[in-house]
Amino acid sequence: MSSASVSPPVFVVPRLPAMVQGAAALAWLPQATLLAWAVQGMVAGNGWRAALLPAAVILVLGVLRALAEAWGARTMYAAARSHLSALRAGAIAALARRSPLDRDRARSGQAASVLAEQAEAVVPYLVRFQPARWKAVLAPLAILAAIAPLSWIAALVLLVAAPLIPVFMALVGMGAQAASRAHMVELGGMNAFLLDRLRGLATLRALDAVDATATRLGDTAQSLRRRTMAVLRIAFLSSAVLELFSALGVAMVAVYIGFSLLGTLDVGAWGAQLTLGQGLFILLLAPAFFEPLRELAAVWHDKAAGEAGLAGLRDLAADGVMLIGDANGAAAAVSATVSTAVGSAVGSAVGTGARAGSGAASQSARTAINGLPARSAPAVEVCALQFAHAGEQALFDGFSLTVRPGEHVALLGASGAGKTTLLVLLAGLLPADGGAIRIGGVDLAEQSAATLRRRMAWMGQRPHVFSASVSDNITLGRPVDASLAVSDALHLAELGAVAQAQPGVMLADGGHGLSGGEAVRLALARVAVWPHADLLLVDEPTAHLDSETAARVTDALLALARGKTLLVATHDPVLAARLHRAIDLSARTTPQRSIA
Ligand SMILES: Nc1ncnc2c1ncn2[C@@H]1O[C@H](COP(=O)(O)OP(=O)(O)OP(=O)(O)O)[C@@H](O)[C@H]1O
Repeated sequence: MSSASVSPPVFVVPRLPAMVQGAAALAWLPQATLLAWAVQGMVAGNGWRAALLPAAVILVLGVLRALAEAWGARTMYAAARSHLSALRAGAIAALARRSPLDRDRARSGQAASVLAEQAEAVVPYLVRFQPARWKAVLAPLAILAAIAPLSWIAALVLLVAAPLIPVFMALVGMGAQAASRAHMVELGGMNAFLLDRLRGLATLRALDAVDATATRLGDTAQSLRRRTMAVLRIAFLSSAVLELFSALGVAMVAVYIGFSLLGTLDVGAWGAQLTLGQGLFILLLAPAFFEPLRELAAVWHDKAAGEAGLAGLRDLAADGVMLIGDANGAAAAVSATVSTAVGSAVGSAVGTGARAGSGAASQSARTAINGLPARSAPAVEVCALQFAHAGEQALFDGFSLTVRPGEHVALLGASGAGKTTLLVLLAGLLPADGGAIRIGGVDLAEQSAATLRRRMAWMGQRPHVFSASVSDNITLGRPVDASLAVSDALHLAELGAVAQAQPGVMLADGGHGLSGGEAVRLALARVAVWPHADLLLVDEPTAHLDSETAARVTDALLALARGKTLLVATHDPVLAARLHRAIDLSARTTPQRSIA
């Protein structure tokens, strides 16, 4: 039931800008011709005035060359940026489509490292590599063609030196790409490790494991250092090879021209004697012959890093265990408080940045919600459900359940009985292996899941609190009617009198500043602020709370669930007793108790 994978967009190189940049390199040919001609003229006694016109043309050509290169670079940059944005959007959409229970999805720190940092290496690669390749093909050929009629020896020296450079670059490049990829994987791994350990710092400190973790971090940093040095070594090696061959090539041409002009050597010029102008012309062109190859070598490292960045983005965009239905619908509609990749994707909408751009999206979402016909709370029917986590025994094997519209049901059972998994399956956050789930008479399937999620609200076991204001933490960037709805929701969740939970108060990463009970009530406020949801899926809302706080959370939950269908996974007998019915999943049987 996983959604079809979307193939990543292909970068279409804007040919004209790449070719213009390549052709701009050829401007040096007429410039060198004019320069040599002017010097020859001055030596022949024509005076400095004869050099004025060539100097003016050289200047104009220089300006034209600079303009052409600037235009080409700007156009390539814009194309590369928009391509990277499309790749990033694809990778983020794929991450948002992954089930929160998919154990193989990228770790948060690693995903952040690839998306924010490693992906940036793609732009220099796309911007510089193609034009450099054009230049490396066009310019040396044109220069050879210009030099050969004057001196076949000079042309031969350049011709022999040139191919050695690409051969060595290719040899070095093979190692460079592998080293770059290994470096980026290590970097992503270290980011993931660091983020994870920072999140768990309190636990590490409480169990006196900070030193051990610091040692491990130190080892990881050393390993990253070694990989960085390996990449740098390869980069330096490739430039050294290139500089050596280009210096040798230019030096040999210079020695030949020098001896020819002195008259010591009179071979290699097709039986003629080289003039000063011709010698100077060849000398000016010799370094330009190697320049595009040097530029190509410089971007060779960009290529290795860029391709490694592209591979990282491709890995993120790869398929795994997917949510049922459309990703956008899922991300927009589930009023989730899960502390998972889905939570992070929803959470990325938290904060001022998202609010600034949310106008049009808010409007369309509001229209979609308002467009829904008024209806009563949905019934939930589960028929012959089959499900097993990957590589594990079947958790549900022909399980059936019917919840009436507006009914409040407690899901009980020992730890590991499958309460959370059942809620996850009902929300379509994980595809079932068999059987059917119907919500309000509609089959939960690829086509219907996004619409069905619009009427669901989910409250997970560990609601994630983002580093943002209380208000942003409640609205999560969804199109709710601002402060009135937020303060109503706070009131309903019994947070109205808590000083730390006022709309404008900033909350720290992970919810520091709120007590455990307050964080749970904040999660309830997230559900409350989205009144369109009439099926509430709630996972252990009173776990770890004292009896008084648990009673307040239960009151708030029941107030919120009035007239709505409610399924609560819980170990709390007091909460379960206040609902219409309780189902023990350990027994996997039909309703155990009815108090309606
Ligand atoms: N992402 C996952 N991948 C593989 N197995 C999982 C995954 N999540 C849960 N499980 C396994 O599925 C079984 C049911 O887990 P579930 O979280 O649904 O139980 P639960 O009844 O909600 O437990 P608790 O009361 O402790 O929250 C457990 O054995 C658990 O180890």
